[in-house]
Amino acid sequence: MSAGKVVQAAWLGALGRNLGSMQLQSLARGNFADPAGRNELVAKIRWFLAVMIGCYGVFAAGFYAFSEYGLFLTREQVIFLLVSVGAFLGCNTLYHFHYERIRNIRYAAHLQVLIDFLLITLLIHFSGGGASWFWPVYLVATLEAAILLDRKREVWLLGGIGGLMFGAMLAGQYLGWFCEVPMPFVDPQLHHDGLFLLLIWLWVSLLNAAIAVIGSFLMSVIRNENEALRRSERRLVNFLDSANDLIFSATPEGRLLYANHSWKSALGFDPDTADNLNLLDIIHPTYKSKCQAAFGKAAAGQRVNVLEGSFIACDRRPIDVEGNITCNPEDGDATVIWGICRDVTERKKAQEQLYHLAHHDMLTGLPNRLFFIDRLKHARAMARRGEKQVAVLFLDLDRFKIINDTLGHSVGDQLLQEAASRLLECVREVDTVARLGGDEFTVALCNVNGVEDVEQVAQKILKALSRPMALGGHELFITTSIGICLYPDHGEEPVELIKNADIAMYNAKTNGRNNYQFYDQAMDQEADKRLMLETGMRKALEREEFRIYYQPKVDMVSGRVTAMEALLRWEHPELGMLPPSSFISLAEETGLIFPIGEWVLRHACLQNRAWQDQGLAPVRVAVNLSGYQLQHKGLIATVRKILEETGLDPMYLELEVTETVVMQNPDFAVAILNELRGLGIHISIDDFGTGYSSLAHLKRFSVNTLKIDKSFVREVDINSTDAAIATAIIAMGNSLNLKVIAEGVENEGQFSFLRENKCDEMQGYLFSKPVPPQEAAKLLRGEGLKIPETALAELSI
Ligand SMILES: Nc1nc2c(ncn2[C@@H]2O[C@H](COP(=O)(O)O[C@H]3[C@@H](O)[C@H](n4cnc5c(=O)[nH]c(N)nc54)O[C@@H]3COP(=O)(O)O)[C@@H](O)[C@H]2O)c(=O)[nH]1
Repeated sequence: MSAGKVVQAAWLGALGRNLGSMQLQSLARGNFADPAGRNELVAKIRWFLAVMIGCYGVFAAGFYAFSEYGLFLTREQVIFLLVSVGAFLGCNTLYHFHYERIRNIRYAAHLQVLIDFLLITLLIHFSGGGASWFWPVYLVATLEAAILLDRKREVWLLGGIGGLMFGAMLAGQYLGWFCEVPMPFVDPQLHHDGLFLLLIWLWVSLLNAAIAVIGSFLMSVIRNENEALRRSERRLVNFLDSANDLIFSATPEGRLLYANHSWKSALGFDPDTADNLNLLDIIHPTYKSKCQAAFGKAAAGQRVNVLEGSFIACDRRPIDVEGNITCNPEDGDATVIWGICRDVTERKKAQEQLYHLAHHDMLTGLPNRLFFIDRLKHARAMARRGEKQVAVLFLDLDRFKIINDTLGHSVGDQLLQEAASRLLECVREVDTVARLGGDEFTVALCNVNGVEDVEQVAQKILKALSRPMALGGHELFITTSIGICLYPDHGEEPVELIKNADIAMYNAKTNGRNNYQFYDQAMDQEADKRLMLETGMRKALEREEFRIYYQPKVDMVSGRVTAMEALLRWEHPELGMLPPSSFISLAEETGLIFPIGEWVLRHACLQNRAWQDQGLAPVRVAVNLSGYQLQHKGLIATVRKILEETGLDPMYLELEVTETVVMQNPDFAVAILNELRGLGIHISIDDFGTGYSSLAHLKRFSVNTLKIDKSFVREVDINSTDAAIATAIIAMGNSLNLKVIAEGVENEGQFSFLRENKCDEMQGYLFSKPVPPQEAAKLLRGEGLKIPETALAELSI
């Protein structure tokens, strides 16, 4: 190949490459609606033109090289051509690398068109001047001006400059300013034919002017339409951005294409800045496969309604959503799916809270009855499968009502919370602790192997709850009564199991509280009986069914009766004479203890007054006070009123309060007992030894007597532990200057032991059983009081 052909081929190839690179760079810069888009279009046109010219150049150079004409470029022409091509390449390279800066230069587009005109003029010059076939390329450059420039006048001006450049080139050729390009197919005479050159110039200039006018007009129409379209798009985007719903579009594979403002602000991602953001990467793993399937379904043209899912936000927060996925086939782009969803995180939270509230106790956070039943069903199913048992424990805090009423609900609430957390400490994770309401708790123990397992937990609970609690500035002691029943032995259905455990719990209450009892069918009758008692007790006062029996307390030095303990009985029309153990706790539960207690106090005082009026030796009458009565606000006023009404001297009234009740809230008890002592009333601490009294506490109580509980007296003469306890209490009483009385003395062995150990007083069947008032009067007269023969001689009766 000759040197001329090589240069020709290189020129055409370089032109194509550069226009191609411009076209690629423009392609990456948006659409026709903005300047970058227009540049893109222009680049496309140039590319197309360059290819056309390149192809033509290659063919022409090839054909001519092998024709009779041979090479047609001189050395100077080649140099001139190379310099022009170099300038063109330089311009395009500059444009390629500095597009962003160039586009901000005010007249960059004008310059671009002018350079193009210049290059076209050169192309025409080197391809035959006035006879060249390339003059239509001017029209393309004018069209380029119409595309790139917004103002019509500027387009016209540039079109005119194009025409002038063509004219200048023709004039230069005519006048011989440039070296001639001897094109083989062009008659050299034409370059000097003024008329021909004038006509061709007129033709090209007018056509160029027409293209400038029509092109600028058409482009302004297109631009306006484009602007309108863009405005409408902006409105749509604004509308989508103003929506509270999360709107997005993505490919069926999940690549995010668009997201509205709500989506971006909820999730913290921006698809415009985060490249290749894939929805499937930010969908919660739980919902991933479901959403993937939904995308596929939507891409297949099916609408996916009410799809639930959860995104993971930029800051790893889960965002729960609910919405529709759709793919609009009408837009001809079936590969884009659209999602419109609502952020339901708050709603879900509220629902969860609602569920929690419906299934949990607000105060302790423990499951409530509804949830407990559910858990019990679950435990039952597990037990069935593993051939195990389920234990239901029903707990009722002993005398909780007293604390709640006396120290206020805030302390009561704290106590329940503390009890709840202690209960949780006693069971395993699979077990359930629930609060049914008030001071009632239930526990479901799963996979129980036998009674021993349950007993262990019950003991653990009794121990945990009996630990002192420091609440609201008070040191409180609480105990609990537990009823237990087992699945499947004691029932099938959860409700039945709870009911039976409740029945067993009542049994534990009547068995002295602070213990546990297993359900037994016989307890059902007791439950029925309790219901009967409860209904009957409300009318018993009106019907005067209550009786008071009296039991003497005997002084060990004088052998005389020092006091008569008033012990309540209920003469039930159907059940006969009932002991207090069968109805006192029920009276406490129902609140009937207050009118009944007041009735006992009044009648005991009246009776004592009557005995004194009969001329009998004055003794104290000892009345038992329930914990509820002790902590009742009106107690002092009631006692005062009754003493006034009956005319009994306070020194002949003794009030017995059990140690457990006193120790439950020692601070409160100290205040009340001191006030009662202040009235001149004798105070005894009943059942002493069972309630964890300490010397420190005892010193603060202004009491007169400690009454050793009969459980220590029963075997005091044969059991070394009981003997040690009894003697310790006697020693403690002596050191505190308190009288000590032993109750439940039934035989001479007990009597002798207690007398030898200097117990001040005694009470028990050995001397007399509790008797009706008439018989008690006889005892006061010294008739029927049984004093052991061995002691008679020593006693100063
Ligand atoms: N709040 C009120 N509580 C009351 C009232 N009346 C009684 N009670 C409480 O009931 C408890 C049981 O009383 P009761 O069934 O009458 O039993 C008393 C005696 O019968 C019994 N006792 C007496 N001596 C012996 C004996 O030698 N052996 C034996 N096994 N039992 C005996 O002890 C009970 C008296 O105990 P205490 O009160 O501790 O002295 C009774 O404990 C009261 O708490 C009431 O009006 N209100």
